[in-house]
Amino acid sequence: MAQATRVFCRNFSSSSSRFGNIKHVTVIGAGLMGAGIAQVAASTGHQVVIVDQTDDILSKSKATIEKSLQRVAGETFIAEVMGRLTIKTDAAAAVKNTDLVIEAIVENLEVKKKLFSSLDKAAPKHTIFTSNTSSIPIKDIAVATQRQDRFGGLHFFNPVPIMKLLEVIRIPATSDETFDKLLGFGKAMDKSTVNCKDTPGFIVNRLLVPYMMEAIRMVERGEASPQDVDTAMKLGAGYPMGPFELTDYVGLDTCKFIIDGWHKKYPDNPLFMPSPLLDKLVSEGKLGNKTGEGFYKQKK
Ligand SMILES: CCCCCCCC(=O)CC(=O)SCCNC(=O)CCNC(=O)[C@H](O)C(C)(C)COP(=O)(O)OP(=O)(O)OC[C@H]1O[C@@H](n2cnc3c(N)ncnc32)[C@H](O)[C@@H]1OP(=O)(O)O
Ligand SMILES: NC(=O)C1=CN([C@@H]2O[C@H](COP(=O)(O)OP(=O)(O)OC[C@H]3O[C@@H](n4cnc5c(N)ncnc54)[C@H](O)[C@@H]3O)[C@@H](O)[C@H]2O)C=CC1
Repeated sequence: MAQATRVFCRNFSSSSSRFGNIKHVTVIGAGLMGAGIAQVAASTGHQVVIVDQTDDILSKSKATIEKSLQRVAGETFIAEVMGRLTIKTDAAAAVKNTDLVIEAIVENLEVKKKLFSSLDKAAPKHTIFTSNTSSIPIKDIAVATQRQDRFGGLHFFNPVPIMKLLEVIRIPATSDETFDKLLGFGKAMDKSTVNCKDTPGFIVNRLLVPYMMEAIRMVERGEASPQDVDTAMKLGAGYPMGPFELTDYVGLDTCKFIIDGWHKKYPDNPLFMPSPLLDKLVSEGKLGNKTGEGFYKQKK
């Protein structure tokens, strides 16, 4: 069993002191990232509530988590983890007793602000708010609340159960106490943390997004096929996935949200130019693995 998986299966009791003050976590958004974050939080002993818009989405998300756990864990551990997970459609009710909110909903500033503004009224004073945004400045989201000192970014990587990194982001208003608690939470989740400022894309995406967009532009210019670019980057640069496999894995809609947002904010930066090919695929509903087709057709 791989090292990452071994760590992931370790048994944690919720009474352990490893948590600091964060015992109860609310994950908002039960999609690709929310499901992974909830899985790891519950696997490391936290009580977790997952929130999404419908019961149907939430049931599918719980099934995804169970299936993911079955790849690496036995029945007893899975039962314990699933026992620590509850689902709710009412976000305001979910945060009433929570220590930490991790938001992983659609990559849209206005939608995120609306959510946090309503949560701010419902959550206890001590509750820390965080966003898992890939590209939106944390401070632009935090202004929707009256608790900017208890606001930060927790940027996880996909697939969350396997990727070891957690970027912990502070805005100027984030208090030292909040930042320390977020770093402690990252350790409790068995992630390796890096400290990030609230700059576009933090560390990883500031480098990854221009690379992936340039790969798409190479194909647009007719210089290489997606298959050859992927083969080249895997065998020539040692990447586990090529940029087109990774775009399908991340979701083409999420990639488009990111690049459109940055282009709007920094229209003169050539690295952040939108791509007609990406736009076309998204308009056709080809969003990658989540819809069965993106740059590639996924095997059924
Ligand atoms: C244009 C704009 C773009 C912007 C993008 C922005 C997005 C963001 O904001 C930030 C991001 O997340 S970027 C994405 C970062 N992720 C990557 O780069 C993933 C790259 N791929 C990989 O590492 C491997 O292919 C991967 C790990 C995925 C799979 O590896 P393998 O092919 O070796 O897979 P397996 O052999 O199936 O699995 C290896 C071991 O891991 C276990 N496992 C896999 N999935 C699991 C899961 N979901 N839950 C639990 N365990 C899991 C699997 O069982 C296996 O374990 P062992 O058999 O014990 O080794
Ligand atoms: N896809 C990726 O590889 C990564 C994505 N992210 C970020 O994580 C966030 C989520 O991305 P994904 O999980 O990929 O998206 P997704 O599309 O898989 O899931 C988003 C979920 O949020 C739900 N949702 C939307 N509005 C909501 C609301 N107001 N209240 C409750 N639920 C709501 C949707 O129903 C959906 O289930 C985005 O901000 C994205 O930029 C961060 C790291 C990696």
